[in-house]
Amino acid sequence: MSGYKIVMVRHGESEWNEKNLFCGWFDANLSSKGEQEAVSAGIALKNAGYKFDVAYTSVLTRAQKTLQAILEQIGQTDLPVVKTWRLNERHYGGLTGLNKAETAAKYGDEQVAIWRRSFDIPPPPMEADHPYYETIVKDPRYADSLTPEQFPKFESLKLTIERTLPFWNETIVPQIKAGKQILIAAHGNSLRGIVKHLDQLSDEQIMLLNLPTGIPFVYTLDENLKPIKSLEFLGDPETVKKAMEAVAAQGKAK
Ligand SMILES: O=C(O)[C@H](O)COP(=O)(O)O
Repeated sequence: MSGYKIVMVRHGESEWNEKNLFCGWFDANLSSKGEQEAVSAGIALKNAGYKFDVAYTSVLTRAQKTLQAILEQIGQTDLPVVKTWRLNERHYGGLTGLNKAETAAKYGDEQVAIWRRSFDIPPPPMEADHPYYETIVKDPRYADSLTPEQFPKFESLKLTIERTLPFWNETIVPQIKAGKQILIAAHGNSLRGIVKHLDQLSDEQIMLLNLPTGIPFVYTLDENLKPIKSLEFLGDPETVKKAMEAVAAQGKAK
């Protein structure tokens, strides 16, 4: 068999990416650049001849709008879409809303790199007095899936993977094995978790991965869902490399 192909894409640049703020579960919109990135992602997928049977996305606007822009470009606005908090960005806890470069200036580049890219070291918790606590915890989109006790106050990548993988294994994998063409529009860290799982990356290796906004990438999996080809971006390699480096640099003091 030639393998199962699955397409994944991190949302286009959000307004909080543009301001270089830790975003996590805050429901930031796409910036105008991010809207254009989403359209470009759709054009790239259309030009590569992709059509899908089902799409999966998070409950956050930036991922859903990216998906919709892609579906408009490929002429599949009627595609079944499954939305789940399990594909949300990692919850950045008490860092939510802080500027990443300013946080690096205050706590050091190394500490911010640990908070952003380590495997099992979480950011500080989001307490009830946090400016964005009410907005996030009281969001009705979580009412039927997360009790207040289950609601995360922070997530490391490890904790993010622990809530993303059940969805991957129980919902997405059966569809892949049924031969469905799948598109996932999600977030930098929920996708890093899936990549870590698929490529069996070590905790150290995954620290080095930064996913660019709005550039789709393809996995080709064998019958055991082991990657035949990994992280094939639909973009010019130099552009992808520069975009990854830009994501990494967001966490450095100016
Ligand atoms: O949630 C955020 O701040 C970004 O979307 C992802 O942030 P990171 O690249 O700093 O993990």
